[in-house]
Amino acid sequence: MRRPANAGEVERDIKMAREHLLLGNYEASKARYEAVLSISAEQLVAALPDHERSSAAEKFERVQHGLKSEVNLLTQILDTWKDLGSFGAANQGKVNILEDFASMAAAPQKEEVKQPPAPVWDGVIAPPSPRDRGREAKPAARRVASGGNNLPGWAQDPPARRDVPQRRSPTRQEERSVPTRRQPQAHGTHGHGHGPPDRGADRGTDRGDRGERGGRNYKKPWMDNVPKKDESKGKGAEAGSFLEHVYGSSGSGPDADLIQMLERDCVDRCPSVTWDSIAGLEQAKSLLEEAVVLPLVMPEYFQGIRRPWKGVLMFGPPGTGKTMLAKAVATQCSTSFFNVSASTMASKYRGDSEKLVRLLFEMARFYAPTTIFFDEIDALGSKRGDASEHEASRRVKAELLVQMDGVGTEEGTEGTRQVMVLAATNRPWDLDEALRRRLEKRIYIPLPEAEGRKQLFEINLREVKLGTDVAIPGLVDKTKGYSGADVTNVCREAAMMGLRRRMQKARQEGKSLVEMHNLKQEVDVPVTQADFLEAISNVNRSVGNEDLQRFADWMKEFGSI
Ligand SMILES: Nc1ncnc2c1ncn2[C@@H]1O[C@H](COP(=O)(O)OP(=O)(O)OP(=O)(O)O)[C@@H](O)[C@H]1O
Repeated sequence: MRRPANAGEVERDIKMAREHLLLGNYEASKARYEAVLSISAEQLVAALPDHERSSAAEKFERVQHGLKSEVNLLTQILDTWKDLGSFGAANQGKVNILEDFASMAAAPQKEEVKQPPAPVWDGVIAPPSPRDRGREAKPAARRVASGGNNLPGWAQDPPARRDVPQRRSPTRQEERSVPTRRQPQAHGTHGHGHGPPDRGADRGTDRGDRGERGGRNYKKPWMDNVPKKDESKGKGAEAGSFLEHVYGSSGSGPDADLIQMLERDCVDRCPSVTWDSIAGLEQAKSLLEEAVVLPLVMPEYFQGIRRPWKGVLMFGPPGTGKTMLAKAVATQCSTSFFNVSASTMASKYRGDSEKLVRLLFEMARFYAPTTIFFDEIDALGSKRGDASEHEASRRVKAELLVQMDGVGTEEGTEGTRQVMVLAATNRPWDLDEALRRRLEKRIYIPLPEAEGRKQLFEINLREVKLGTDVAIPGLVDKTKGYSGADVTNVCREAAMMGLRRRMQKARQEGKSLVEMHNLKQEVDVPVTQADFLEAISNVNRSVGNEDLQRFADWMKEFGSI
């Protein structure tokens, strides 16, 4: 955490520390407190005129003294949380009330599910936080309730995954690596491919409840109870998992750790982003629908000259909704969705990234139909040949290119495309040419226009009480040039103003932290136009004109419409 350098920054950090504390962000609060406590009074007053120094230093020391008691309180809260955490861990496996409750809540909906929600492999590298895991029951329920997607009427009822005809002929990669899982056969007959016997067919009577993908009781191995790395050691592979497919039930082999890492860390977040929750970007939405969603929904139409694109690139300034669009695509498609943070893959797993790329695509084929989303693709696929380029990243890039060649349309018996690559970047000009060629469709995701910003305000303020003086059109005008993320920040900042004002008053009244905590009801006051104007003056636009020109030029040269 950056140390405050002057009295103004000290004041702001203390304010933030207390706000975080009140909102329950204890770690963030502690970091702010510690930053203020870590500077000495001498450092802080060094820049002041001589005659002011000693009294200012004295004042600051008094403030620090007071802060220490707040930190003590905070530490007690944190310790209590830790104790609760270890209590939970110690009791895990005895009675898991939360899980029982979740399964009870999900039970009636399960009856209605004709097709299971898409497995989502999210954050290859950034596993979901406990909070994210907690939210997971929602998407499935929502999807069932809403019929599963927002597709145009004629495409409303996509075929169940098991009904989508599957490609049979193995790709070059499949031939040279692990075999692709053979698709389940109708009526339990055995298939005729080169791959291993279908796991459902093999189990005969077992097929009804586990073997057939999409069966009511089919349990996706990566959705529940994915074993933790250490726990899984020596326990063999989960039935029906990719690991079992590669190494059999023992689950042991040279790449078992990496596969387990992928299975465990990339798995269980279902994106629940609908087109409606994304403001503006109408053209991008329809291009994505045409390029990614429809080929998966109606593969028979997308053949020959209409073959789907090998890969689709979304490029544009940061914070314009590229990641949200990718998640909306996944929510719509009901395909397996692998969300890969390319930059983390390139840095965190440097030695293994090349192998990870290969395994990722092999898994994608195994769980096909699949969409792989590479966020920040430039981190994996920047221009080659640079003298500073690391040998390892050269190899990763080469592997990515080979694998992407393998995902092109295979004009097999059913001509079904099974794996779709979707990528996003803020730096399209850094992309390797060969990779750019493979990302055949290149969609510009621009800053929001006035209508988009209006929708952004509406979406962000849905649950916020607004004062009668709030005029959204005026705010839309004042946020020209702001990205979607900037507008969201403005709304967040404005929504916090009431709390800030109330806290300031409470501090002046000498209220204790506990008393302030009890003011929760009082801080939910309507947000006023003045709050918004102040928030806009606090949040600057994050994209400059120069960058915008660069995107426009690149779009002209390489973009698709
Ligand atoms: N069009 C939009 N509609 C609704 N929210 C948006 C939109 N664009 C941006 N946002 C807000 O900004 C946040 C960041 O968006 P997102 O991560 O999708 O942007 P991005 O283009 O992928 O950014 P980056 O390139 O930095 O990864 C979102 O969580 C959302 O709150």
